[in-house]
Amino acid sequence: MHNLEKLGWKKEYDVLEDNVARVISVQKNSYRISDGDLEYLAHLSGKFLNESNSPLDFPSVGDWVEVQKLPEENKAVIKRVLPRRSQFVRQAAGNRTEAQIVAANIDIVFIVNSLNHDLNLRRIERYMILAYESGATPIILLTKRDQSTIDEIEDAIASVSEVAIGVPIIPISSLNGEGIEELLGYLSDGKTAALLGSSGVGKSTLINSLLGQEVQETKDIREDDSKGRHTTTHREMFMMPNGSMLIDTPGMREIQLWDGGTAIETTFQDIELLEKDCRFSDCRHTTEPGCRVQEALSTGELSEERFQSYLKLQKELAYEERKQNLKAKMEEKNKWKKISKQQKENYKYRV
Ligand SMILES: Nc1nc2c(ncn2[C@@H]2O[C@H](COP(=O)(O)OP(=O)(O)OP(=O)(O)O)[C@@H](O)[C@H]2O)c(=O)[nH]1
Ligand SMILES: [Zn+2]
Repeated sequence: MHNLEKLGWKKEYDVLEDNVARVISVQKNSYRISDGDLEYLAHLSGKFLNESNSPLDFPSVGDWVEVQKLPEENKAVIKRVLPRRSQFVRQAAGNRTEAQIVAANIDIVFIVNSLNHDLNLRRIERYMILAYESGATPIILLTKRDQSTIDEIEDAIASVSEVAIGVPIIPISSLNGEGIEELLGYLSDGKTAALLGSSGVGKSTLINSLLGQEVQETKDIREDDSKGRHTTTHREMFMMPNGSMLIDTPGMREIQLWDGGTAIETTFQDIELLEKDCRFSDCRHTTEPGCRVQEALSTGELSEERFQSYLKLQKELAYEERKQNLKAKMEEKNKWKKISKQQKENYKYRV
């Protein structure tokens, strides 16, 4: 097996394999990359910096990059980011309309919930939209099954399956290993998986058990950067004994909805189906006659909570979209302002 394949390389790009590496962590002005054999400290090439004008152009964890390895030991220059199969986008801190890539090329998103806390179905819906939005496949994990009875586990699976339509649901225990075999079944041949879930549901414990060793302690290393300041750097991508990659980046836990039009349709496919049967194609599902959604709500076929959650997420996305449009408009306006100012200047010199 070529070393790159260990990192999930699928040979889908027209780049010499010797010049390919995967980003395993992003630091302030540098990147840690790996070619499956060695790790390198990498910087962006001048050409790259000149030609990139959006934060989305820059490498993130999980990206495949074309590099030039330097004769200097374990150093490299990143020349370009290879096309992404999937990407997790979030709004940059402080600038809510600026997008930023949190992780790329993720095949599977594990949505992690604990069986011994109240299952938050609304949060599962939100995470499902995020997963679909990114282009990855969601899988639901119900952790700490060693602390639950069979009845509790079955009840939980039943209620989760109503909101996670067609999504695998796996009850697991990181303590006694139950369900881990089934989980690994989804992670064959160099797949890359990421974890989404609230604090305390057992993500770190699961990672440790999947990696078969304690990695948490080695996660946070303080390093001096060139300016003598301390920056906390940490590993964000781990290779499992079976060759799959696991991404656990803090950024994953803060992502908001961004652009989930079709993701919402997939997540709420039951409601989308009902809507098709409303008498009016522009039905708003309030007081219209022949509203299939209202009918399903009255018979209990569709729960009021799920419908409200659907409306709320739709509203949130519409708000994001308006904001992004407004930003685009402002930028356009500023561009024209500049151009017309320039024209006035030109005119001044002509007379
Ligand atoms: N009984 C049982 N306890 C578990 C299991 N997995 C995790 N725990 C416990 O749950 C607590 C929280 O687990 P963590 O792995 O730290 O949770 P986390 O999701 O990583 O939390 P953050 O790091 O805050 O995001 C710890 O006390 C774990 O020992 C499990 O499968 N069974
Ligand atoms: Zn309707």
